Amino acid sequence: MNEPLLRVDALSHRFANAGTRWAVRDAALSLYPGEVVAIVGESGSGKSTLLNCIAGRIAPLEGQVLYRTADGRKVDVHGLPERERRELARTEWGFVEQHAADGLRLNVSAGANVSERLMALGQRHHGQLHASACEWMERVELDPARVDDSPRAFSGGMRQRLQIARNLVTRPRLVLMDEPTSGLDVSVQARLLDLVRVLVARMHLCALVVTHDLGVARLLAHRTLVMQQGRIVEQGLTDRVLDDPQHPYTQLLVSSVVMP
Ligand SMILES: Nc1ncnc2c1ncn2[C@@H]1O[C@H](COP(=O)(O)OP(=O)(O)OP(=O)(O)O)[C@@H](O)[C@H]1O
Repeated sequence: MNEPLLRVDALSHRFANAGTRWAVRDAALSLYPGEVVAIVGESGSGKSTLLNCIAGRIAPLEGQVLYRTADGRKVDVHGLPERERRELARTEWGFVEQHAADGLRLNVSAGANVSERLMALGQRHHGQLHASACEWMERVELDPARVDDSPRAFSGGMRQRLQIARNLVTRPRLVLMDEPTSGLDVSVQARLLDLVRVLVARMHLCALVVTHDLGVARLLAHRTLVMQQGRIVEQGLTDRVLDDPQHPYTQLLVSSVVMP
């Protein structure tokens, strides 16, 4: 098998104000190129903490996050100087926030939100930046005629599409998503999920998706990890985990969802 793009080893984190309770305990996982992996579990099981540790936003108390860069180096994400970690986040990674407002700049136009990351990579040609922004708006099914509008004038679903365009325009190698569709109407969710599924497959992206919705895991993820009280209690191919769960907690999680 080819080498993983990302490897997490024995990662644990406990918040300073949380006493002896571990938010994440001894997590281990690997992500391979082109693979979509879901992290599922009930509220408070540690999904977002694990994702934020992987993204370099929270320094774990124990363990390592190893990433293979585009130029073939294996880096320890938390051992990198802050400047290099930010550079990775801007160039090789994307992060789709649960609330689009956290991942967008609401005071600049939709087009500027998309082209900003290209500018960070050194692109300066105004015409090309504008053309890329319009092309990406079309790809996420937003009307490019609204390229100069503020994201404030967009609906929740439209903002989330814009956030996705902003993240994918630089063709990242790894995309981290925290509950990308929660909080939206069911019909908006379904369309957005379909869009994400198509884009991820076309671009051969590697993605890690946190969700409490097993339907999202079913639709998007090749593999699924199940978290309970900070620990990964089960992992495997998504269909296997959801159709033939082995761990009692996964069995409970699956049986408490009314499958369509
Ligand atoms: N900033 C914080 N300070 C203290 N405790 C925290 C903090 N953030 C999270 N926690 C705790 O860490 C544990 C894991 O929380 P986390 O947000 O990672 O879970 P989650 O599975 O993502 O939940 P949700 O689906 O509700 O977002 C919980 O017990 C939570 O209360």
